[in-house]
Amino acid sequence: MTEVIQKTLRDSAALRWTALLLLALAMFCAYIFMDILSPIKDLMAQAYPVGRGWDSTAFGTMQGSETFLNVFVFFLIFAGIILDKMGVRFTAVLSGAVMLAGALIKYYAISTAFHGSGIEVWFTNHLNHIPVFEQLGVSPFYEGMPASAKVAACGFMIFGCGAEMGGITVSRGIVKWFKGREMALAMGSEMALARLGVATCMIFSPFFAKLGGHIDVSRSVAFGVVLLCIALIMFIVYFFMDKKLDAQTGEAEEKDDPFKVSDIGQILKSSGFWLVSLLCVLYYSAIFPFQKYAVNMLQCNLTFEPVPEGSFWASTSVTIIQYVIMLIVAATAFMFNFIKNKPAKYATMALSILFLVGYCYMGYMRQSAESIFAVFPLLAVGITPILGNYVDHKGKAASMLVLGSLLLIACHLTFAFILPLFKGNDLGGVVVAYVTILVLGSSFSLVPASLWPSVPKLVDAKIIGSAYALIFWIQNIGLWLFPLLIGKVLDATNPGVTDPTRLNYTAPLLMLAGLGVAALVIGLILKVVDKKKGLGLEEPNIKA
Ligand SMILES: NCCCC[C@H](N)C(=O)NCC(=O)O
Repeated sequence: MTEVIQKTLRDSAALRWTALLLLALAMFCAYIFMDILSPIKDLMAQAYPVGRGWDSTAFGTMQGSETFLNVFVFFLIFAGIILDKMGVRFTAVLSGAVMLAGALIKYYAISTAFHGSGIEVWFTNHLNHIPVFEQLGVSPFYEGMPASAKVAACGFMIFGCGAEMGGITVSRGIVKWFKGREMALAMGSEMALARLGVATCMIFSPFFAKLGGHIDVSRSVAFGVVLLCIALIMFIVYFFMDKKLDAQTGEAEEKDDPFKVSDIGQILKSSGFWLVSLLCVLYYSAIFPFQKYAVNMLQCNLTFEPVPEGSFWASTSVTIIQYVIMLIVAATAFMFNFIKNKPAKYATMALSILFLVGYCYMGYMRQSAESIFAVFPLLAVGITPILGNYVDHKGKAASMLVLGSLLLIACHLTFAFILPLFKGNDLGGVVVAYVTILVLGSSFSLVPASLWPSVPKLVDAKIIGSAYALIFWIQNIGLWLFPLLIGKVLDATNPGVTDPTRLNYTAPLLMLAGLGVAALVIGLILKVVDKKKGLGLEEPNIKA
């Protein structure tokens, strides 16, 4: 008798990688929107009609608002419950719709239609104090915050709910399609595309704001909104693939690891969990909030010669060429991970480095802070999967967390004290900036590659979903607080500075280096606890 083996969509490599591509492209678009205003802080500071008159405090409060509802209304926890109850495909489409709704509000706030409207007048006079939050000692707005920043913050809060919900949903979707197959590779690829999203944002947000020689900051946000429409379409297409898969397998959606409040007590008893969560919030608070100010920090610490209008380096086509080169760097660095043949592997690496040098040269010639900072996530695209593989086979996760924190401290101190010494030295400053950004990029590969795979070693497998939700919640506190603090510290340490490209960034950078020192201390304690309690953090994930 011949046995008929029923093949499902996920048994086909092409189809399961298509499912991944849909999810990863949606997150690529989400990561672009997360930082859409970050590279144009200087423009946002200028008065209307060029900018919207946002000082550093307004900018930081708006940037931090992304995680406000996740933290203070516990939306992240609700998102976990929605995911458990409604499944991956429903939550994916919901997260896409929520992100788009929030993005449209943010677009309206920045658009010219908002300026002078009744809504602007209302927001100028209201919402300075929200009693329920003030009782908690926090507030999403403050007296005197520009109305456009308040409304943009409302939209960004809604977007942030969708983005974090999308993040956890995509991870669960990858598990659904790749369990027992190339799961780590799939997760690494999704993360790599997200990092490329940040680099894309750094290049194209200022490009659209300045397109045609006429500055319009709302064009950058419009670009992000269009991408979020594409993200929603990706999630909808995924919805139908996922539905077909369930019809084939006859399964209801997998609902393992549902979040339960009763899990919290068990998780919080683990000292290892606390140390990893603390390290996570400290480390990520020195990275993602920094990302929101980094372009402006470079504008303030480097001397950029204006590139003459009409020259090749000022043209639109050079932006496109530079972006294509970036894509080649990312693709070759990523491919390096999968090539087994040694000569081909090293040839790919050499090609990647060659194109990276070409990219850096163009960034220098264009005298553009945004294209200099865009190399930051590029290293992570290539290195994170290599390091993930190292942790899988050799271990040393705790040591990598310590090394990542050390590099973080060194980089923020270099930005604070060494980079300003090169002010006026055009080439020297750019070289120091590139090297420091690349080292920071490798730190940003070390920590995620070792931190996230360590969590399953600290808590029971059946409460792992709740543990990740809790870590994200703790991390979001830092991602809310630090953009805001950087803005406040900048305003406090730069009284009377009206030119947004002449701010002194020493104090905020010292604060970020301080976060690195705290992360380093926690990392060292983690190493001791790991040894004492045998948590296995230095052990490989895959035992031969
Ligand atoms: N602007 C928010 C960034 C997303 C944070 C997210 N919770 C996260 O940790 N993602 C993992 C990563 O390494 O990007």
